[in-house]
Amino acid sequence: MKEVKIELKNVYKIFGNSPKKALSLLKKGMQKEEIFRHTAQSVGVCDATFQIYKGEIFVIMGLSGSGKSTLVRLINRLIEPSGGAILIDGEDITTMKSSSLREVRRKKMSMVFQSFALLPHLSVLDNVAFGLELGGISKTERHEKAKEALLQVGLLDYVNVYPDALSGGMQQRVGLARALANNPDILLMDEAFSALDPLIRSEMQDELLKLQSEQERTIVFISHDLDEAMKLGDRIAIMQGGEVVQIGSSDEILKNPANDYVRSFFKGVNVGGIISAKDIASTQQVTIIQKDGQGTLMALQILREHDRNFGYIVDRKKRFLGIVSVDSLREKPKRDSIDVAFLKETPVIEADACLNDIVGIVANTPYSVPVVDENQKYLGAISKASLLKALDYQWEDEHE
Ligand SMILES: Nc1ncnc2c1ncn2[C@@H]1O[C@H](COP(=O)(O)OP(=O)(O)OP(=O)(O)O)[C@@H](O)[C@H]1O
Repeated sequence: MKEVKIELKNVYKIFGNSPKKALSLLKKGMQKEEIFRHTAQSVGVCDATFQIYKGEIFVIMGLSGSGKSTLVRLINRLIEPSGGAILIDGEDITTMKSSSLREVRRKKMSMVFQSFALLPHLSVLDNVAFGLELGGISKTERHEKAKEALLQVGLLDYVNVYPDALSGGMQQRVGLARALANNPDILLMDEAFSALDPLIRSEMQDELLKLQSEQERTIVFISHDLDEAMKLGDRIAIMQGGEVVQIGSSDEILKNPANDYVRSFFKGVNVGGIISAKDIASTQQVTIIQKDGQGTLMALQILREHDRNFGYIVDRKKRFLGIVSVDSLREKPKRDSIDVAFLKETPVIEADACLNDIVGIVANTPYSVPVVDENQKYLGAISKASLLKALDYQWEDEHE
């Protein structure tokens, strides 16, 4: 069982001076645009309910204005929710008094922003130690902790340097070190790497993954970049118009996008290496169970009834035995049992084979190719049409 670190229950955020009115209209089903026209209140987050597990990197994606920043700022109550509960380690922070909230923020959470938000008149060391200073920690201790954090991001040699002497990538490392200095359980990262050029950005992503492998934190990471989301995210939440419309691993979302908006995010992704044969195996083919006394005539009759030219023969345990065709059955009529493998060279595809690996097999086989699991159990078959459909994303992209 995964341990829940952060939990949101029916969380809403309405911006404006009369959120209650807007909230009641929203709960009655009125559209956000209409609510804005009627009340001038704008819906930032609408009915967010989900859990984030301890130790995972949870990426939030969505178009500009979909509510990502608002959602993340609700998690540390930088923004006050208009309704709902936000639990950190099972404690509802929406009902906490400010001293307890401050304690939770100081001990458990840190935030990294897109704009590095460093103080120009402070050295790298003092920038990193700044939050600890606000927390009333002694100079010796905070410098010690700041140095530990700078060591983690590879900037220990820069303690006395001032921010303007650093490149963008280094400044964001300082931002990250500042967030790491109080050793938080939870890191909230709002487009933290978006301002960096692609190479540095990729380096920072690797750095974050390395840090995460050394010390498991719970990371909530906003991104509008699919590659980044897929590289970093254990799970991805997709936001649309203030709502969380889908949560899952990138594979899960790719295989089963909740709507066209979600699909559009993943358009262009090469699914060939992600989706496996079992995901697209269809059970539309006619399967004939080999039984004593059920011979070629019976098989012919079954195929005729289904108006099919091929049948997939399985035993009573659904293990795949071979394929028969109407033609081959006609050649050897009136047998008491079906001779399997009438067709020579019947390839089978293993359940976990990825699409890129099976394209050649399916393309060169005149019938749907059977998919079997490790016990040879028949799971269905893949036709050229279903393979093309599954490869649609890639195909669309190439033809744009
Ligand atoms: N302080 C505010 N006052 C009024 N409306 C706001 C405020 N902050 C955000 N909003 C509205 O809430 C909605 C969500 O905004 P939010 O900034 O959370 O989106 P986002 O997905 O983070 O966008 P971006 O990717 O551009 O940062 C938007 O419609 C926005 O206009």
